Amino acid sequence: MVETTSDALSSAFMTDFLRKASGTAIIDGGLATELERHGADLNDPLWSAKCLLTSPHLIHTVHMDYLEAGADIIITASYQATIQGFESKGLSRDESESLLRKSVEIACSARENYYDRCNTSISDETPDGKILKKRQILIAASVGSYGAYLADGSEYSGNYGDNVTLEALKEFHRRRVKVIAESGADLIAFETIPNKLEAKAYAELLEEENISIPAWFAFNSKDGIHVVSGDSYSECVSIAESCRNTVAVGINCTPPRFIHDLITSIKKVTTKPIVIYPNSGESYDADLKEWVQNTGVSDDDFVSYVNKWCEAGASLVGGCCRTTPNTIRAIYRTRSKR
Ligand code: MET
Ligand SMILES: [Zn+2]
Repeated sequence: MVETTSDALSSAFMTDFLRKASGTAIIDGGLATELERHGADLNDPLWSAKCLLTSPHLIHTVHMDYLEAGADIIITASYQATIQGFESKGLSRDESESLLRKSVEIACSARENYYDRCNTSISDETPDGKILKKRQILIAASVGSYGAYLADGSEYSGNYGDNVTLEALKEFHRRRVKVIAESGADLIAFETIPNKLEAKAYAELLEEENISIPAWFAFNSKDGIHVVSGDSYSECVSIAESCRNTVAVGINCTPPRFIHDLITSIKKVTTKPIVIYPNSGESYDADLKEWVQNTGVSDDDFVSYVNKWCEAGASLVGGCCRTTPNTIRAIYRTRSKR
């Protein structure tokens, strides 16, 4: 297949980045759960995006913690930041759009501060284990699914009902995706995509709006075979595969035990780099809006999986909900040992 210029640009972008990262790029870990650990109360329809309003300094701190744990890619606090969500809090359209941009500005400023620290540090690692190694760092602007905006756990069921059409989803995301694409981020991270319809909506939007930055598509699964709605995982991956902006496709916020089989099925339908950032394996109680304790894997177990995922074909690896800077530091160590 002959690539168009734009395809070629997108794939060169990720290929170059991965080469510089010695084949595996490390993504950060859970943002929302880490904000909570720092004392933020996220019991709100805006979830982590609430901190854009109330405590942006905490978002900066968490980004910095992940960079110092060895992350090459940090994901912005815009997962549940939507114009509609901010407007229902009484904010104006302009204020809402500024908050979307602000999520990227905070990540960019954390990256700048981090580079300053690297420049003044005498070694790549401090005695207390902080990684201060100058390297290329990417900012991935998060776009959470429509279900995340609903804040009723439906990004884990993928069931939006018959009234939610492809057009409705496109209209829901259109302006948000445009603002985010023009905010200075290096790429868009479509995260926790629960069904085929939403993948299609994103792919069409990128095309219709002529979005010029790259994107990754990360789906979630609760059986290791399908995406959470029950739609075929390969069909979802194929939608991402056919989109010219796509630089990686994979899985997020899914228990580690399902990942290996999912990588095997992704490989059959994509030539793009595979992105994997599972949750800790703990289960989420959508009614209580809390994670059920002690049902997950330890950082050591998580890390023992990571090398197997990379052998199976993953090239971008990190963590999602309930993973922490310690998880990411452990991934960094195991990958740099090779
Ligand atoms: N990037 C988001 C976060 O870490 C993904 C959440 S998945 C429910 O908070
Ligand atoms: Zn998650």
